[in-house]
Amino acid sequence: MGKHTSNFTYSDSFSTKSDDRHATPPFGMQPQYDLQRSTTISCLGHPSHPVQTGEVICRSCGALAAGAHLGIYQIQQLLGRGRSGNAYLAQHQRSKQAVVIKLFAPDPVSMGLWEAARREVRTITALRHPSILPNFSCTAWYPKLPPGTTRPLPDLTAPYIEQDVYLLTLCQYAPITLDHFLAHYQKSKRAIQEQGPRFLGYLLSLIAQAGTALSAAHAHGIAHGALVPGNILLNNQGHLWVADFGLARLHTPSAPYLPPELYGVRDACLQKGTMTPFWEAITPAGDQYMLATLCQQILSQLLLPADYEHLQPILQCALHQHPARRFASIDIFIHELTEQAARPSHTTGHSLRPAFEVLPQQDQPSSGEYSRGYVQLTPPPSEAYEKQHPATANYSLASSLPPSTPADDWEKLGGKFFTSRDYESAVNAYLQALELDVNKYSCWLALGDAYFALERYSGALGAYERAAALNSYDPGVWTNLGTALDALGRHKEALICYERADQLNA
Ligand SMILES: Nc1ncnc2c1ncn2[C@@H]1O[C@H](COP(=O)(O)OP(=O)(O)OP(=O)(O)O)[C@@H](O)[C@H]1O
Repeated sequence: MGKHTSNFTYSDSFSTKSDDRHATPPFGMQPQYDLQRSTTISCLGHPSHPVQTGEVICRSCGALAAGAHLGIYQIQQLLGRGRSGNAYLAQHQRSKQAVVIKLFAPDPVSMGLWEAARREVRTITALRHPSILPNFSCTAWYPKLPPGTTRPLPDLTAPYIEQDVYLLTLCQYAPITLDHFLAHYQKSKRAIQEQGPRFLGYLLSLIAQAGTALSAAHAHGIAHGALVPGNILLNNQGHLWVADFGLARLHTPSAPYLPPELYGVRDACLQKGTMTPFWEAITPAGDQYMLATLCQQILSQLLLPADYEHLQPILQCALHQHPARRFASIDIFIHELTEQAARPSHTTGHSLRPAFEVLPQQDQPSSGEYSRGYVQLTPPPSEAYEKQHPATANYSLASSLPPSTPADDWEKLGGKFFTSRDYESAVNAYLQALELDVNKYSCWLALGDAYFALERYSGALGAYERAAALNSYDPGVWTNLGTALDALGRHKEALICYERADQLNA
C-alpha cells in the first residue's frame, strides 16, 4: 500500500513481496478455495450445493464444482458473475499457471450469436495486441458427454440448437479488476491527490492503453460493445488489458455505459428475444462513449475536480448524445485527452486553450457533418500524427490513389475499407497491393481477413496459405489457417494448425 508521503509511487504500491507468491492476492480478492482440506465436493454457486464426485457442473444451478477437472484445468474459485455467465479461476495442472474459465449457459437470446462471437474472438486473438487480454480458446462444451469423448464441432453455418451445450472460453488471468484498482487507490486518495497532475498522467496512460486496444479492434471492423469495469483488467506493473472482445456484445451493457443511441436497440432486443440487433448496432462511436464514461468514473473517484476539469470539454465531446458529434475515432479522442492534459490547468495559474467552448450545443449536425464541426473546434491531427495513426485520416476512394501508388498505400487503403466494413473494396485494394509486391506478408494476412469477413472461406484459406509460405514462424498465421479450415468444416486439419500455433507460442 502506498505511504502518505510525496515519494508515493504508483507501481510500487501494487507490488507484492516476491517470496510471498501464495499470499492473499491484493485488492481484496478472495483467497483460493482450499481444495486439499475440503471433504465434500460442492459447486461454486450461491448458495453452493453438494455435487457428486466426478461431476463438473452442478445440475441444479449450473455453477462449476470446486476442485473439478475440466481437461487439464482444475477449477478453484468463482471470480465473479457477468451478464452472460460466470468467470472461474482455474489452474493448469502441469504448469500450475492460473487461467480464467468463462462459462456461458445456453441462452436462446444469445446462442444464435455464439458462432459469430467465436469468430470474432479468433480474429481479435490473431492481432496479439498487448492491451487485449489473450483468449486461449473459445469452444462449445457438452458437459453430458463422458470425459475424454471428442465430438466434432457443430456445423459452423447453423445456429446452435442444442440445449446441452455451453460456450466455454479460456483466457489469461489478470490479478486486478478496475473495481479493485479504484478501491485500492481510494484508500490512498489524499496521497494521490497531493500528486495531482502526475497521478492524472498515470491514469491517462491506462486509459490510453484501453484506447489502443479498441483502435486495433476497430481497424479490423470489430467493436467491443460493453466497456464495463469487469472488462478492464490490470496487473501490478500498470499494464492494462481490455477483456471479452467478441463476447461482450452477447448482452447489452447497463446504464451508464449503454450509449444513448442504443436505448431503442436494447428495447428491440428485449422485444424480439434476440441480441442480434445489438450485436449489429454497436459501433466504434459507441465504444468511445463507454470509454469516456469509464474515464470520467475513474477521474471523479480518484481526483479532485480541479485536477481534471480542464478535460471535461474533451470528455463531453466523446460523450455527446449524438454519435456523429463525438470524435472521429478513439485515436483522436485519446490524442485530444492527452494533449489537453499536458496543457496546464487554470488551477496552476495558466489559462486553458478555449478549444471546445465554442461548440454550439443546440446545433445538432446530421451524421457526416461531424468532421466539419471537429475542424472548427480544434486543429485536425498533424500529418505526422495521421501517419502514425492511419485510422484517423479521411480517405475517399475517388481522390485516393493513382494506379502507380506503392503497395504500402494500397494496403493502407484496404485497411480503411476493412474498417468501414466495405470488405469487397478491401479485397480489391489488397489485391492491388499484392500485384505490386507479391511477397507482402501482412497483405496476404489482411486479404485473408477480408475474404473471411465476406465468408469466402476458400479465398481466406488461400491467402493465409500464401502468408504461411512467406513466414511459417508466426503463430498468428497458423491460428488464422485453423479458423479458415474450421469454417470450411475441415476440423482435423484446423486442430493441427492450432497445435502448431500453440507450439510457436510456447
Ligand atoms: N481474466 C480475468 N482475470 C481476473 N478476473 C476476471 C477475469 N475475467 C473476469 N474476471 C472477474 O470475473 C468477473 C465476472 O467476469 P465476466 O466476464 O463474467 O463479467 P463482467 O466482465 O463483470 O461483466 P460482463 O458480463 O458485462 O462482461 C469480473 O467482474 C471480474 O471481476
